[in-house]
Amino acid sequence: MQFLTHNASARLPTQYGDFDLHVFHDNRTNVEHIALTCGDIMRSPQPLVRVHSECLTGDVFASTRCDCGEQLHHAQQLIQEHGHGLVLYLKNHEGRGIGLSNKMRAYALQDQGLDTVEANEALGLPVDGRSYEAAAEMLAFFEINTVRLLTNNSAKRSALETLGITVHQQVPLLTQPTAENLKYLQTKSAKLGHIIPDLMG
Ligand SMILES: Nc1nc2c(ncn2[C@@H]2O[C@H](COP(=O)(O)OP(=O)(O)OP(=O)(O)O)[C@@H](O)[C@H]2O)c(=O)[nH]1
Ligand SMILES: [Zn+2]
Repeated sequence: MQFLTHNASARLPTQYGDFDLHVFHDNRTNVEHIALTCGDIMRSPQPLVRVHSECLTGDVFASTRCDCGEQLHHAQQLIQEHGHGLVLYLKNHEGRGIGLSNKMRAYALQDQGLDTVEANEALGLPVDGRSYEAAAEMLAFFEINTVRLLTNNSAKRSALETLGITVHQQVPLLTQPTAENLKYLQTKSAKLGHIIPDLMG
């Protein structure tokens, strides 16, 4: 691996079933990324893979402003049902790459009427500053080249393909819209190329 070092692994039983948690240190950014694996992934021809961007508010605090926490847990559930797969949890992706402080600044602007894209732009920040090299490197560590990708985001699929990953299938990861996150989901569908059938005009 070019930039990642595999640091440690251990069994992680969860509400959804048993995973193994692998910690990788990113030498460029000094953060630790996580691969949560289920089953014999190296023998699975097209494992189900969730490449998940860290969202402290949604993943940890059950925020209803976004659908991240629900997507993460649904992905864990689907992977367990499937019998093998991985969640790659990218720790430098908070706020689509702008970090937690800037995401909170963007939330404050959204409370004044801006949408999720306009808020980043008003702050002079990229709408989506994420890169997926760490995900590609973790897949390479497990000798995985072809995946079934759990995402609604076609740009995420293209980014992984550019890094040499074959996306055999894009598997939707839909959640039920709520009053709090409806505008956020609509903006992703209208402006960010997310495929969310119920919200497409
Ligand atoms: N800048 C910004 N980031 C947000 C906002 N809401 C959620 N995020 C971040 O967005 C990231 C998730 O990206 P999304 O656009 O929701 O979804 P995605 O990962 O591109 O697509 P899926 O694979 O379909 O989930 C996480 O890192 C969140 O912290 C917001 O309003 N503004
Ligand atoms: Zn979120």
